[in-house]
Amino acid sequence: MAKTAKTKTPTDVAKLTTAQAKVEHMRLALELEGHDRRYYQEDAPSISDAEYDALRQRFNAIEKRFPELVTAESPSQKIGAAPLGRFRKVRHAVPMLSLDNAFAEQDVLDFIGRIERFLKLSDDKIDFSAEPKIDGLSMSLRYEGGELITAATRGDGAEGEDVTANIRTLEDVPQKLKGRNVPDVCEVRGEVYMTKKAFLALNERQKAAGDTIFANPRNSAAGSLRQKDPSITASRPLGFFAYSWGQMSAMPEKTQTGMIHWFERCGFKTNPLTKLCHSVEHLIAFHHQIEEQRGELDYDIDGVVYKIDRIDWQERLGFVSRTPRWAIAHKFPAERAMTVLRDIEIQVGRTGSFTPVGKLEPVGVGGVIVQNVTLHNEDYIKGIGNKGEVLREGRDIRLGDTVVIQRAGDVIPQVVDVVIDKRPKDAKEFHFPKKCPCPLHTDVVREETATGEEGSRARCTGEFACPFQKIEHLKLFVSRRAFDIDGLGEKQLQYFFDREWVREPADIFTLPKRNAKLKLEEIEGYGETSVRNLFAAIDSRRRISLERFIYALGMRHVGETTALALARGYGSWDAFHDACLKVAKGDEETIAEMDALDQIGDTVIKSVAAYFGESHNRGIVERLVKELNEIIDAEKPKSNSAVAGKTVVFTGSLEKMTRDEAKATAERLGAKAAGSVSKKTDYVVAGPGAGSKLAEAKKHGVPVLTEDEWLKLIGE
Ligand SMILES: NC(=O)c1ccc[n+]([C@@H]2O[C@H](COP(=O)([O-])OP(=O)(O)OC[C@H]3O[C@@H](n4cnc5c(N)ncnc54)[C@H](O)[C@@H]3O)[C@@H](O)[C@H]2O)c1
Ligand SMILES: [Zn+2]
Repeated sequence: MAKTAKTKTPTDVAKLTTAQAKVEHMRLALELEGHDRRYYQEDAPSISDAEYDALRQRFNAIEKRFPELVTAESPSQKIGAAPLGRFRKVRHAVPMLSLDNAFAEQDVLDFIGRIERFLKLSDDKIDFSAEPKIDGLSMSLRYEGGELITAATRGDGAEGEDVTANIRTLEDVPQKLKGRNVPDVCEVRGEVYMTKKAFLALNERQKAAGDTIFANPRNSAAGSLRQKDPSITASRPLGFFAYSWGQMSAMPEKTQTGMIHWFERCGFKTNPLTKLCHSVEHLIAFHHQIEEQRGELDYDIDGVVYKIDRIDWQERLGFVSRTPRWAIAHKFPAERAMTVLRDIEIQVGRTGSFTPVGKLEPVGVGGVIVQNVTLHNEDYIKGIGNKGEVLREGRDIRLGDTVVIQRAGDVIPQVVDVVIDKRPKDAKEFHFPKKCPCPLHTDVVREETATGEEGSRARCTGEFACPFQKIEHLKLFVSRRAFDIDGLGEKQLQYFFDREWVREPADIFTLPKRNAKLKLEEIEGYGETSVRNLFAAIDSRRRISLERFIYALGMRHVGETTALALARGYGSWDAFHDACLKVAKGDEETIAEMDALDQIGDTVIKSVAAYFGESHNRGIVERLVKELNEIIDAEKPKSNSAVAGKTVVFTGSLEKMTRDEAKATAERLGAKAAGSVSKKTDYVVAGPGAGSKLAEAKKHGVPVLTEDEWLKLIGE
């Protein structure tokens, strides 16, 4: 077979041009956004954590070199995902953050170096609290007058879900804090987890009852906690370790480890392996020791966390967008096992892209039974273009091969090596299908990458004619982040689709009209009330925000972030629709306008053009719009600080704060702190010793402020 693949190793970030960086940044943002949604909201990730971490590392490296690409919508600025509608929302008094990751020892050294510079320390000794990183879900417990009043999940860090009733069923969570002189308001934070044993037992029961099988203890803990019925949570053995805090009306202790002991005195369990460390060597030794113990522990951990012990230093260090500066997670390498690959199946996604899934002889990896692996794409199976980043270099994968699989606390593990010695004589090469498995047997082409090159993924060209793509598109259409139609889940949708009652989005809105004939209430498991509720839910969505609407159209490369950027860029549906039609006709001026929008580039424009260039799609959109009452105009982002939305560059030495602190403050107020001056810069804040940036500012006519003038401007 001709080997046309040209998958290259990615260019070194240090060598990217600004234009290349922009394109790749956008592509990675879209990709990460999708993974975050699948991981945090749907509990169904499609790649391994290790792969995800690699994508994120590259993304961060690009933003570090090209700070002008950072926007408020960037995945680097976000935590988890917004809560779903199922529970009441709780706004966290103090945001719940994520953690920065270290993979190599050098990352740990860099972390400590940054802290020393930030705090301007010379010989002061830094103590650390070293703690296992429990693979569960974080929880914030609010006590007032010593009584538990609310329990909330992390959500997107700012708002979580109210799971108080469920949390009350956990033995490890005291209803009332022990001890005298408990501060009036205490938010105790920590990790809810399920033991490996409980997880395996639960899955046995689920299997026997024909219920959902959980992929790992983390998922099963999350699933068990987010139950509508607290008695189900009560029947699931969940544990809780306290390790952190949110709002506190008074601080009972001065150090992290002191707080941990205080939590114990209040009646909490804390992790017994937590240790006070005095040096880097100490931290690394702790990492090795815990990694060795990992397999014997009764719960899953995916690394260790190092935290500055002194709380006054933690406060000075503060945080950078989504992670504290005073803590880091030092991750463990992934877990591996060997098994036989029996078969390969092709899954067709919403955009028609094919994902080959390897069917394995079931094998246990780190307490989880694995039967499926992602094989990514055609080239991966053929061992082409892979420089050994994931799959060992020079290996192709055949049916019957013994493979080494790896999982990193995730759902879909991957093949990292093939044991050639064990390859049977009759091992068969896998021939990637040339036709889609759909009844239309449409042709398959190789998908284009964001840079317009031929990619390694195959795609069915049937678009909406391909039933796989149609149903996947409809699923996206009704999903939480799109039209979010209550009572119309994937199961119901499939049912309607199979009967041809719903073949395109507009059909959903005509269901009520057609029901005299369809008689949905006669379907088993439906009944009059649920049909009435469904129709009410459908009617309530005849008014929809522009960004949701754009996202729901399901254009390729237009995820939520891009949809929002488009919505904000055009303001109204009419303006956007008009632009799309012109873009599809190749109108240069409109294309240039779209290109000038924040976060929008070539890939999106091509995709918009392809979508609206297709009369079939225009018809779908037209029929859908007819069924709606209003597409709500998008709002421009607003904030009340004078510097919100402004770009500022700090240069020279500042006297009242370090430059990092200054940048952090600016970002907190909604400004963008950039590294270099351009005509887009709004202010340059210059201290003594400012050099070329001052000259640049003069050249572009950018106002130059002193440190004091800046402080006055931001009202400090
Ligand atoms: N596979 C995918 O598609 C996918 C998608 C998104 C995220 N992920 C994975 O999720 C992780 C990122 O998620 P994240 O943003 O929640 O960050 P994180 O899980 O890496 O770290 C933050 C969390 O660690 C937990 N934690 C456990 N023990 C702790 C301790 N002793 N002290 C402090 N915190 C402790 C807390 O719950 C905290 O919220 C990564 O491992 C990533 O690979 C995977
Ligand atoms: Zn098809």
